[in-house]
Amino acid sequence: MTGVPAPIALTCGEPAGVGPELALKAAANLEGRVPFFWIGDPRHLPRTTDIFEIDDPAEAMHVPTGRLAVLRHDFARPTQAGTPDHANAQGVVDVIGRAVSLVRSGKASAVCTAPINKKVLQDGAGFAYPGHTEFLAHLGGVDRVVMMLACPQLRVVPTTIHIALKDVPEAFTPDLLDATIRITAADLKRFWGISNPRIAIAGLNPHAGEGGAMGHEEGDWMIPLIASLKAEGYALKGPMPPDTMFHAKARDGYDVAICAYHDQALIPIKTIDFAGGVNVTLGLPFIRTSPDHGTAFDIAGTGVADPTSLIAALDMAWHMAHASAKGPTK
Ligand SMILES: NC(=O)c1ccc[n+]([C@@H]2O[C@H](COP(=O)([O-])OP(=O)(O)OC[C@H]3O[C@@H](n4cnc5c(N)ncnc54)[C@H](O)[C@@H]3O)[C@@H](O)[C@H]2O)c1
Ligand SMILES: N[C@H](C(=O)O)[C@H](O)COP(=O)(O)O
Repeated sequence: MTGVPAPIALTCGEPAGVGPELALKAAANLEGRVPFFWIGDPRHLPRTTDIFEIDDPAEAMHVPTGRLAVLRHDFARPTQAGTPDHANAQGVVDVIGRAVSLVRSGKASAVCTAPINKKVLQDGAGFAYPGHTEFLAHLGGVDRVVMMLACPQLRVVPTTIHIALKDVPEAFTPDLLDATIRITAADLKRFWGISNPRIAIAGLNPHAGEGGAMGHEEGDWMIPLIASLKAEGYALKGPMPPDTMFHAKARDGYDVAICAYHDQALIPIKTIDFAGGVNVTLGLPFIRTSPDHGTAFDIAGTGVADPTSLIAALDMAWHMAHASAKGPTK
């Protein structure tokens, strides 16, 4: 059928985490509504799994309802839920690379990444990136990308991501915030049809600096930068006091909140909707989403992991693939 995007490539993520069991739950729940295939080692799925092994991603468009389409990727070893094995670390990285190759070749319409454990990859495979986001920017050949977390009630962006809190003030620069605003606005228009997104900018400091009494970044450069971008036509407000910009009424006033650092952005969204949040990377030359949680070693293999975030990530990737296929918003 023309106009129907190619299936989504779902990476297996850390095989000792909740990724494999959640892939099965997502396939059963979606019942083919969102076509995807899982790239991984069948030995890492529960033994009783009745997999639908495919040789080509296109076969994932015709999977018997509820079954998981598997594009096999052999790993060094089987896995033990909750106990990562460094011998499998390179396989986790290779699967991400394979998924990106498939989406770049048009065989897949998007990449959805199951959770990885950064430390395991760094120790087991010399993984040189803080996480998927930076690795995918490298694979996509782009210098700057944006991490956005989204749920029905809120979209947030941390301008700085996986760095120590003590390093945030130095890393949080006018250039980085400028690029983050531009990338975020462009992709909200491209994928969600918001022609001029209302963007709330959180201050770095408590009370957005209290007029300089509690920090100087807002007065020194944030206020001038926001004024300059508003003059270009961006619909910006801020710098806002971070503690009063996430309650329900405040959220009605913007389409996305851009924050200074990881937890300033991720605490509110994971508090509002941990189960339904989605991590989406903006600014890539391909679509990428991910659940908003991690490998959850403490519950892996117990059967209690909630697939809602993975299902939401697959749904969002499918929405974005259709938006991309339709072409730019006028
Ligand atoms: N998308 C990703 O790849 C991603 C996202 C977040 C964290 N991580 C990585 O995962 C590892 C562990 O991170 P963490 O401990 O901060 O967060 P985590 O999300 O793995 O676990 C935090 C808590 O949430 C629970 N939880 C997580 N997912 C759940 C689910 N689907 N259903 C029910 N409960 C769930 C866990 O049991 C745990 O108690 C780290 O290496 C981190 O970097 C990866
Ligand atoms: N900060 C993300 C979250 O908490 O959801 C998570 O670490 C994933 O980051 P990557 O997608 O860069 O791996």
